[in-house]
Amino acid sequence: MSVIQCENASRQRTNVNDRVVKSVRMNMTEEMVERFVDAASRGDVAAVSSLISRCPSLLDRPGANGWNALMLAARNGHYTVTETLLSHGADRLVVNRSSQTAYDIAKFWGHTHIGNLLVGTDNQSQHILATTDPSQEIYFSAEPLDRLSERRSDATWQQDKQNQPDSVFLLFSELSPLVHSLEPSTGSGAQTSLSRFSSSLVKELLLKPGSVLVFLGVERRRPSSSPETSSEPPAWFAINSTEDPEVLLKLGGEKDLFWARRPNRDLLNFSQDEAGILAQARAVLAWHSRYAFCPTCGSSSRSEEAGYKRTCTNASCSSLQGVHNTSYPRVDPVVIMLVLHPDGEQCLLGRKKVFPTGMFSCLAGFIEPGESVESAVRREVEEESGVKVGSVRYVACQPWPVPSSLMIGCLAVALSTDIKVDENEIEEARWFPRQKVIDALFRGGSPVLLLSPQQTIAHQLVKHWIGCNSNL
Ligand SMILES: NC(=O)c1ccc[n+]([C@@H]2O[C@H](COP(=O)([O-])OP(=O)(O)OC[C@H]3O[C@@H](n4cnc5c(N)ncnc54)[C@H](O)[C@@H]3O)[C@@H](O)[C@H]2O)c1
Ligand SMILES: [Mg+2]
Ligand SMILES: [Mg+2]
Ligand SMILES: [Mg+2]
Ligand SMILES: [Zn+2]
Repeated sequence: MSVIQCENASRQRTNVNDRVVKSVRMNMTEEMVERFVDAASRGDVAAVSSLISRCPSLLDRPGANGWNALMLAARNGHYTVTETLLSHGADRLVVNRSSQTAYDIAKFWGHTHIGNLLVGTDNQSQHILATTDPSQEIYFSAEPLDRLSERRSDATWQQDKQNQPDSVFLLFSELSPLVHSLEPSTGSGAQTSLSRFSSSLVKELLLKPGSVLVFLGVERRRPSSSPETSSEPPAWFAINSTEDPEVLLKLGGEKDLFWARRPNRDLLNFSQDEAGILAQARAVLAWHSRYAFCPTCGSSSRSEEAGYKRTCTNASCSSLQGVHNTSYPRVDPVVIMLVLHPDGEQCLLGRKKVFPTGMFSCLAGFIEPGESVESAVRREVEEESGVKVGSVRYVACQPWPVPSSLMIGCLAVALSTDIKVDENEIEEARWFPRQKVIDALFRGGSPVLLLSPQQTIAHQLVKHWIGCNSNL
């Protein structure tokens, strides 16, 4: 045998040895993972603890069937094992091959106490896992004021409220609200607050011809037996003014006020209650600013019913006969939908050219006359992505005051999966697997997938889908 043949033979032997060692090691690791997940599945806390202390990397490793220790402990209702795994930092957000988190599994098998443990106390997972009713936290949808619509045509009552010292007036210029910054210590998560003015400060402003006043409602007070709350609760109004915005800023005296001018960003920084008031005020004021003239005859129109009606000033106009929707504030219904892949484990998200890099969101579109919500969902999805949709289920809605849409949020199930985007509306649409969406929602996003802010119903629909039980 030549030297070269010898060297080759010895190299081959070494390679064979390496492979054998590697394979033995792999079998040992796999065996250890199987022992570990089996211990979790049987509820053997002692074995689970001892294996983790010997080999911490076992913690999130899935066994041969794709389920890790946390999922198996959750499946079989082993509270102490779940607790032990979490105390070692087990990852609650990983999914098995059927896209279920340990929480999904605990919930499905009715182990509520384990589900609660998996939800934890940190805000992040509270949001993610425990959300089954998204309407509870939809931004712009709080109703802290009682609108008292029956008082809108009572001119004496309206005038009386406008003069009362405890009435609250909000100021808008070109539909942007006057606001001030909040200290982070307020703890509400809000960064800005609507600036509130008293009747004495706005008295002169109300007399200016360009001012529009809208009655928003009265504060909802909890019933109380104390005598000081027996008087009527404070009334709220919104004013849009055409005066110089710099001059208006001075109305607040020394306070550090500013105009929240960028609708898609600045309007998302309020508390839930103020966002609800803002949605009402801005949408009604936007309608006044666009309907100064009668849509029927083109004559000028005037505000009535405390800002909830515009009436034509031309006595012979047909809009004065009967009821016409041109006289009332408009709301434009928009469908917004998270389309689910027929496999139930991916969802369809699209991006418009104007979105920041990496951002994808739910598809959306205006409902057309004579169309049902379901038909609009099917039409818009097919127009924008080429995907055909079957069943549609309503989830929640969001008033969107830019200028005055009502976003009707739905989950929809796809019948086809090939994507062909309408490039006029959408730059790209893609199917995203559940794990990628979970990562984007709860691990802060990635360059591949950033979701729209949590104040949008698009974000809430995605979160709702993740929070729903997957089909076991
Ligand atoms: N809150 C959220 O999560 C969220 C997410 C996505 C979109 N939106 C809002 O939904 C709205 C509609 O979505 P879209 O732009 O994809 O709709 P879309 O797909 O129907 O396309 C918009 C186009 O529809 C036409 N259109 C028909 N009726 C209209 C009307 N009443 N007002 C304005 N344009 C009308 C216009 O040509 C417009 O360019 C947007 O204005 C956006 O602000 C909100
Ligand atoms: Mg469209
Ligand atoms: Mg659209
Ligand atoms: Mg459309
Ligand atoms: Zn008219």
